[in-house]
Amino acid sequence: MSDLERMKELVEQLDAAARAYYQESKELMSNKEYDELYDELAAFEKKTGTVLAKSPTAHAGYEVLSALPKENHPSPMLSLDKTKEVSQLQEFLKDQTGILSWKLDGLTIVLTYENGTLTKAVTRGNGITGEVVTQNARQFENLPAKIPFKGRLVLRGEAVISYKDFERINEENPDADAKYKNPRNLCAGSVRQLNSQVTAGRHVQFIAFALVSAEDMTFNNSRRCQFEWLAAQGFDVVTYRMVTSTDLPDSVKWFANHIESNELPSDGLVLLMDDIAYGESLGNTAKFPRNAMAFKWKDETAETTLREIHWSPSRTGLINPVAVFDPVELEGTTITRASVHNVSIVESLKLGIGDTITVYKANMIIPQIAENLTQSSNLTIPSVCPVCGGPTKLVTNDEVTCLYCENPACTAKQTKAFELFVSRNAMNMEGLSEATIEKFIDSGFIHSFADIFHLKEHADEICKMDGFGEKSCSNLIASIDKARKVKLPALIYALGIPGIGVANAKVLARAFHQDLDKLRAATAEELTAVDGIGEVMAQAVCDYFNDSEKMGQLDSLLKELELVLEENNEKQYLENLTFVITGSVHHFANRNELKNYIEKHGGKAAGSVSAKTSYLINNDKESTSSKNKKAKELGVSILSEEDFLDLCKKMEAGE
Ligand SMILES: NC(=O)c1ccc[n+]([C@@H]2O[C@H](COP(=O)([O-])OP(=O)(O)OC[C@H]3O[C@@H](n4cnc5c(N)ncnc54)[C@H](O)[C@@H]3O)[C@@H](O)[C@H]2O)c1
Ligand SMILES: [Zn+2]
Repeated sequence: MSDLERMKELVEQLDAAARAYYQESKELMSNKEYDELYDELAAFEKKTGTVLAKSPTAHAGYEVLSALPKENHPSPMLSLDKTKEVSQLQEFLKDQTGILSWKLDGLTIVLTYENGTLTKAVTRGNGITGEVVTQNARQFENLPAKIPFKGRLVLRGEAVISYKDFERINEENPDADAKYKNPRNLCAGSVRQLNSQVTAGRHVQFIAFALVSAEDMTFNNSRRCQFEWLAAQGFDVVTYRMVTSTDLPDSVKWFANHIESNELPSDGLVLLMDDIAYGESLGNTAKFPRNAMAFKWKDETAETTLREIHWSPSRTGLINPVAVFDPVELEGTTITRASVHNVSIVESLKLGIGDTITVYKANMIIPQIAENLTQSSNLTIPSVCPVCGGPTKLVTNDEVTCLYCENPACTAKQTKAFELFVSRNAMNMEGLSEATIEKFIDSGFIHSFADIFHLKEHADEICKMDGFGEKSCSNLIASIDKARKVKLPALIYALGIPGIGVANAKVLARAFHQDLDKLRAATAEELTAVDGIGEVMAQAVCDYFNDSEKMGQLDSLLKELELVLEENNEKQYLENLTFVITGSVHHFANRNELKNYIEKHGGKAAGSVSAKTSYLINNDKESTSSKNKKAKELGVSILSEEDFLDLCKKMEAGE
């Protein structure tokens, strides 16, 4: 193959991967593989002096495709030049003072604050154009709602999800594991959302790493001063250390030693010049700013032998492949297992028992297979479920093939279903671990959710079980009784409908006005009309509520429960007011958000203008729409969003 042919091949592969990565938050290859192919391409470009038009070395990111509103960045948001050598960092820093920080692995966001409050949040997108996600950013867990500085402030940072929250979310929704392989994917999926309630359920954090501008402030020409000032304003600033080229190696080591204990995912380090003016005087290349450089860890890889693929079934029937190999030592820990995520990856790696594979820890944390050196492809995908022996089925969705157990009575599904049912965000019962649930299933105490509420009938036997005594048994029964009072979102989540996690359960409860019967009767069309509920989820909800066996069980369960309405602590200052909304909105993410806001504060949102309408909300007051005409006929005032917000302020203040 000629150099040029290989270059074309590399550009094709990298381009397809980048498109999937940036547009769909999906990975066609690992970052390690991407970076290796990228380096190979860059070397050819240097050798031949040719750069093909579509080459990823010539442009950053990818055109953004989503239903979110777009906005151009005032100046392009560039990538960072990368190295794996500490010596290159030293050369870059020369005699300057630098700031070394984690390179956080999430989604980059630019925030604007005006008059002390957040007015805009935009994603990096392709560096030129980003997506406006202001409403979603308001849901970031640690974002200050008000800051003391009243001038215009623009800052950049990374939206991230901690490893702990990532694992919890994957446990709650096992299908997500096949979809979101790492916190970065999940975070991108959570922030690039039309429905900000989904973002709210995902515990996204914002970590600041750059101050772009702050009206009339100079910060002694020091990035460090900017960081300290941002922290004083209430932002969480990325963990950093001041460095000179002499102590750089020690600081790099310090970060290496703290990877294990770092709760936030990172994919390397960033070295930034402290001297602002000097850094800016260095300028930019087409792709990189010259005042900073990224450092990537050399992934330590080790060779080992694949002994087994452990097929691990989950609540939804998804069976996850996990590679089990001879123990190897990597970055100080011994590893023996790595998730292979799905059948497509098993196949693309051509895995077979006895194969020699290389493994590494992605970002020094998550064990992964890098390469299969022997590629014997001798694996058979199990035709029966390893837990219940029922038939399995391969399902392909979005080019990803997964294995499922089809048996509705699978014990794995049952145990996991009960586990979810009793978990904290669902029915919140204490004392029912996975092992206990298994024992109760084996003893024939529980077949359906309702049976849990009759466990006290077996109290005598439970007291005698291993690990139980009188006290723990009565505690268990008390905690079960306490759980009878439940809010609708928690109940919906507890049912374990595929794809319906905590956040989506809330979305559904709210969309159907906290009325379970309405939700049960909803058609797929009505469900997809709910913001944030896609076709797949809508179908899953419909299938669930149309399953007569499941409905029989749900009815028995409801006899044990008392549904309590969700408390609303918001002031009900819009009580007795009815609004109709028409036309596009810009302050709220969409009309539905505005509707939710009205309802949360006690108001009503109606579909058409009538004598009962208090106000029509339309930013275009001169519009000749039928609603505007009707409002004018009936003497109903027309408010812009700003007028509406002013009204809210006045009502809240009791004016
Ligand atoms: N797996 C795939 O298919 C695939 C495809 C495309 C890209 N990628 C990955 O993406 C990388 C390239 O990504 P990129 O060009 O979007 O970004 P980059 O790797 O060049 O990272 C630069 C960005 O990191 C962010 N950042 C995080 N923490 C920071 C800190 N403390 N200080 C300053 N900036 C910080 C900033 O937004 C900055 O713009 C590749 O190396 C590859 O690993 C993977
Ligand atoms: Zn099974």
